Amino acid sequence: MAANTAANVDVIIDTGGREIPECPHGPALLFVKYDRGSSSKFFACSAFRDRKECNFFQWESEKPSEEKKKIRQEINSQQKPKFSHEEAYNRFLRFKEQTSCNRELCQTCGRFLLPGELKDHKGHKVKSPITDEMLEKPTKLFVPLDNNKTFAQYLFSASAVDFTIKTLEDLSFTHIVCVGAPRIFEAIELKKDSATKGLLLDLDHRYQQLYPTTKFCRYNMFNHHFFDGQKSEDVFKQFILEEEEDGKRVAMVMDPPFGGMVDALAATYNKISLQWQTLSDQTQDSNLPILWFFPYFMEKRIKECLPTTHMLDYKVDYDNHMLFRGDMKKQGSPVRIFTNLSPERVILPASDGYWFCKVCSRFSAKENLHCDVCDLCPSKDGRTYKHCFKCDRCVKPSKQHCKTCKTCQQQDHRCGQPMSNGCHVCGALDHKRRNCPKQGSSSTKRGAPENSSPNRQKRKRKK
Ligand SMILES: C[S@@+](CC[C@H](N)C(=O)[O-])C[C@H]1O[C@@H](n2cnc3c(N)ncnc32)[C@H](O)[C@@H]1O
Ligand SMILES: [Zn+2]
Ligand SMILES: [Zn+2]
Ligand SMILES: [Zn+2]
Ligand SMILES: [Zn+2]
Ligand SMILES: [Zn+2]
Ligand SMILES: [Zn+2]
Repeated sequence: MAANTAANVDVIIDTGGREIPECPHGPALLFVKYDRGSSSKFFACSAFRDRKECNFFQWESEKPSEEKKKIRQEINSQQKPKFSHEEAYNRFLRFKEQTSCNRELCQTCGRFLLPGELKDHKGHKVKSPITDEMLEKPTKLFVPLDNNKTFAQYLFSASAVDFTIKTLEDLSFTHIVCVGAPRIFEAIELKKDSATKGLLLDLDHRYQQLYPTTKFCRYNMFNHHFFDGQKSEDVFKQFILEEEEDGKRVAMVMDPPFGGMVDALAATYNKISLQWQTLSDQTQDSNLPILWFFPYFMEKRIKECLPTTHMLDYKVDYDNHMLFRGDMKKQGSPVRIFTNLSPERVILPASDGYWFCKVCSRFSAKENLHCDVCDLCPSKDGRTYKHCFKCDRCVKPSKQHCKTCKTCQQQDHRCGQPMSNGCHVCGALDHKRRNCPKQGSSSTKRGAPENSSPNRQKRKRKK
């Protein structure tokens, strides 16, 4: 069951101090599932969406016996990668001693092979020779796990990498925490003349081979879990610690798989930001600068969780992205950058048509024309919106004002149809479950209603 991505499932962040069971991927998340007016709560794996990969499940009310707990602990320790980080890295150092013609990478296992190991990989896809240059770009060398729901490895195009690196450099950041962003980390590593440093946090253990423990931590971004425990946490803390006199400036870049787990990701960011604040003696209201890559249609959810973020107009291009098909492609990538940096400071490339809107004090996309009535550049999805004087706002060009519904609607809509299937808790049509007055101690703690038309739900496909 892909519990954590279904439309009728929420994550409960505030677990009220109860004991959190652990699966091999760290502390489980508490979920609530709504079904025809009733709800049930359960713990499940935070990282793996496919039960075949992690089948951990426990009802919230369940009290597992000591025996069951023991069995679980055994399962947890059995599921570790075959090699520890140190072992994997030491093997890699030996691997590098071979000439490129003698180097073999099993792409099926994602493992660099040492002499004599090839025989154990019969029928696997093995790549050879492996040059030093190839080893500098592991995101090109490894097969991207892009048909895997958990990893959802969609890699930035060269232009998206260049833009991100340039932005971070222009804003004088020197230390970049790359969460699920191996290509950004790789680009930083490749810039040997630059003072910028990176730390990669990612679930993919293949990187343990190439990067030492000081540069890569195997990490779960949905529960802020370091697989190597305190050792990794210390590396991380050292990395984010800013000291006034040494000119170090930290920022975080995060490109998660995009299921519906915004709450969990925001909770992780808040933990990291708080750690940075405390360790670096920042003032209480300062937040760690972040660039969070996510689809534009999640804007409301992100802003509910992190109210100080802005969505930039920059369309983030990927090399291997599912959503770049058909109609979506015409409008460019649906992925944007959410940031707590002041938008006017993030210069979007004029060569791609971005322009500076003086009124909005930020860069807008070519097609995003400023509306004097709304007093903003309204487009979100890459199309030019038009102003509807009856609705008193700008709307998507595909919509038309419907006299019956008294709002702008898609041409093929059925008049009078509710915008959604109603609230999962009480069934009312005028609000979503997040705003249900009957929700009590709700799973999420925010205000504005979620704008989830059926179409919108359909679009919430996974990355
Ligand atoms: C959408 S891809 C982003 C890659 C990025 N665009 C790049 O080119 O560097 C998601 C990344 O997050 C990693 N990932 C997936 N689930 C994760 C988790 N629970 N915790 C940490 N990293 C995860 C994947 O291995 C992958 O590198
Ligand atoms: Zn798990
Ligand atoms: Zn193999
Ligand atoms: Zn504007
Ligand atoms: Zn308008
Ligand atoms: Zn209208
Ligand atoms: Zn109508």
